[in-house]
Amino acid sequence: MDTYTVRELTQAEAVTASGVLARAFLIDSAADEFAAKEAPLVEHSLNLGAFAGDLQVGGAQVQVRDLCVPGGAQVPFAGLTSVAVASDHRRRGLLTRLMRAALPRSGPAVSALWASESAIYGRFGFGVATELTHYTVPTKIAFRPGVTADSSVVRELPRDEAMPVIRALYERYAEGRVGTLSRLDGNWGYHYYDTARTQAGRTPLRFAVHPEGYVAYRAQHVWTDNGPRGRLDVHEFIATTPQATASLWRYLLDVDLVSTIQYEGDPDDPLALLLPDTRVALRKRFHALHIRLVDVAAGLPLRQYLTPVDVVVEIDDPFCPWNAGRWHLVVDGGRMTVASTDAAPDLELDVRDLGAAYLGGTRLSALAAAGLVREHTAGAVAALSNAMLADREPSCREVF
Ligand SMILES: CC(=O)SCCNC(=O)CCNC(=O)[C@H](O)C(C)(C)COP(=O)(O)OP(=O)(O)OC[C@H]1O[C@@H](n2cnc3c(N)ncnc32)[C@H](O)[C@@H]1OP(=O)(O)O
Repeated sequence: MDTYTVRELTQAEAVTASGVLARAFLIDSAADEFAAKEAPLVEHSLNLGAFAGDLQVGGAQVQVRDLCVPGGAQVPFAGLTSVAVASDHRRRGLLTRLMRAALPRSGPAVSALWASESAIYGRFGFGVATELTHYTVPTKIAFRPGVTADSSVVRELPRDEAMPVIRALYERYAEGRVGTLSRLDGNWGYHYYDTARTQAGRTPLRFAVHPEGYVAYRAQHVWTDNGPRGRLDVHEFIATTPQATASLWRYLLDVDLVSTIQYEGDPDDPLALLLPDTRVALRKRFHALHIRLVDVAAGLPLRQYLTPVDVVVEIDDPFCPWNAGRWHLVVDGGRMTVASTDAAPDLELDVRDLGAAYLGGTRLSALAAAGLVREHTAGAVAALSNAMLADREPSCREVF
């Protein structure tokens, strides 16, 4: 039986650790690509390795970035990524040990991740806080009456010219949009990495830029006996005004030789609302950002709340036991104070469900309907659930 150690990697070790990651993700041939893509992020991250003797058999990275929360504050979070354990060392507790090292009480109060498999992270206190919607839209359709679009101002720019422009636009967009993440140079490089593997038979990324937004997309050339059936896959769509939204969609919907657009957008994305009938856009929802409150007492006050609240919650949290117990939550003027208490609880919940509700995307009332939040005082769930909502559905479209 192997004895394992988990420790922080040196930067040199972290850059070469990509082989473990590539193999665990079943894309052994992508190790060099992973190394190149991740190298700029290494110096800004906590890089962890799990070892059997001298052999690295697992790893994880924690990037500290900012997350936009309800009310618009940019809150530092521990972004957990690149989690991998070699298949011949799996299910021996290495992920659990990596998670302990990645989520110390002294770190950021909030952690976030994208899960490869949804069954993995609930046990560590992560809940699904945002979802994405996959849209499939036929091209050449008119917008509903009343929509103003001017696609004549949209310009296709080469990548080098587009990058500084789109970075400035993204920063403006991310300022108040709940669920968006701040991006360092390395995050931009990672998100816009463009190789034969990521192209998968499609064009390199193209950049269509409007003065108030942009779309990065790939085109797929498809020709059938009935003529052209090309496809556009949207990589990132960012618009800072309704005019930019409509104009950029008009531009994409009119590209010649294309019959379908695929887009992973917000659940309440304007796209479907621009169309004459929202059913024209086929929609499928799926999990996006998972959130964990590593420190409930520090994390809950970082966001704003919609309505006043005065409740005692009992929280279950075996993985971060400092959160477990009863907390008196009071919201006044949009701000929450959190104090430890012995008073009888008005409601009980698991910390993962508080994480799910943290950005206002998951309703505690819906979790209560499933029996996952338990109410002891009538009205307590609805009061906290309503207070935690956000103006729009939170959205994170950047897999990191
Ligand atoms: C944020 C991200 O980076 S997401 C990417 C995650 N990585 C991957 O999916 C790559 C492929 N998979 C792997 O590398 C590994 O299987 C990991 C990292 C998912 C799990 O690592 P392991 O060392 O096997 O996990 P560990 O032994 O600590 O398991 C802890 C618990 O999680 C459970 N678990 C682990 N992986 C899974 C899974 N894929 N599905 C369901 N349960 C799981 C274990 O059964 C165990 O449960 P228990 O506490 O009830 O006994």
